Amino acid sequence: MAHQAPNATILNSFPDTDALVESLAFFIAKAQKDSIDKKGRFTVALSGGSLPKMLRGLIGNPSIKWDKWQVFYADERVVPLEDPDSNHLACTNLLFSKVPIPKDNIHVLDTSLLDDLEELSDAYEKELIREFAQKDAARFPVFDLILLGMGPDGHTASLFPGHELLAEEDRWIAYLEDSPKPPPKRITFTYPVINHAARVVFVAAGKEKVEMLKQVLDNPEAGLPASRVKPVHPGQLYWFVDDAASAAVQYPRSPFKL
Ligand SMILES: O=C1O[C@H](COP(=O)(O)O)[C@@H](O)[C@H](O)[C@H]1O
Repeated sequence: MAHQAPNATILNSFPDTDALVESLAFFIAKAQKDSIDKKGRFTVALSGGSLPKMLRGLIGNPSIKWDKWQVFYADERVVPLEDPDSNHLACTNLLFSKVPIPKDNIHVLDTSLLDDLEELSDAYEKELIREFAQKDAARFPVFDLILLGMGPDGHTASLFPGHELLAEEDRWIAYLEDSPKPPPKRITFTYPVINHAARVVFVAAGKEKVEMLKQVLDNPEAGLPASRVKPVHPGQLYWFVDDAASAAVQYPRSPFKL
């Protein structure tokens, strides 16, 4: 059967970060409701960097059913969970410590394996298999939502420009020891996992992102890591950005209604 063309990317741009945060929380709450209505749970993957603080609109939101969330990390730095570089620590400080999510619903690295990246990434892949096998039976897991950031070099998750992991087609979780951004050791979702999600949302704010956002949206042929995120049909790709980040972008904005 022929593959269907990917859905067109939806670009939502907001006048400021507060408006972005509010609309993002509304969007996530709706995605959560649709997923729980269909399957009784919500599978979501988070990133580190600037993303966790953009999730503050979820704190105190009565429509969020935290006990139905199953949270994974789209990438994680290979450091102890309490290390300042840990994406889990950032998400805990900025979100999880402020909401009633059961600890067991947050899937973290097995920190007994930090010295063996092969085993560590295999173990995280098995954690995904336990969550997704049978339920969303497919060659790759189908997350309800993957939330990504975009670095100043166009990287996303821990997929960096020119890195051999951009070509990974089989593994769900890969590892690298040569990340150009510290810390060097990381694990990351691969493109097949990201691109099989039902919804992938990039979040980017601030004028520091303006040049790279233009490159990624207006010149996707350049093949920067963020431009390679293309969910397979019926998955949908969204960008939630502020006007400072999208100031130079030609790609058409979509109206977003709360
Ligand atoms: O190193 C990382 O960087 C990216 C982008 O970070 P940002 O601060 O520019 O938003 C992040 O999405 C990823 O999770 C993280 O490990």
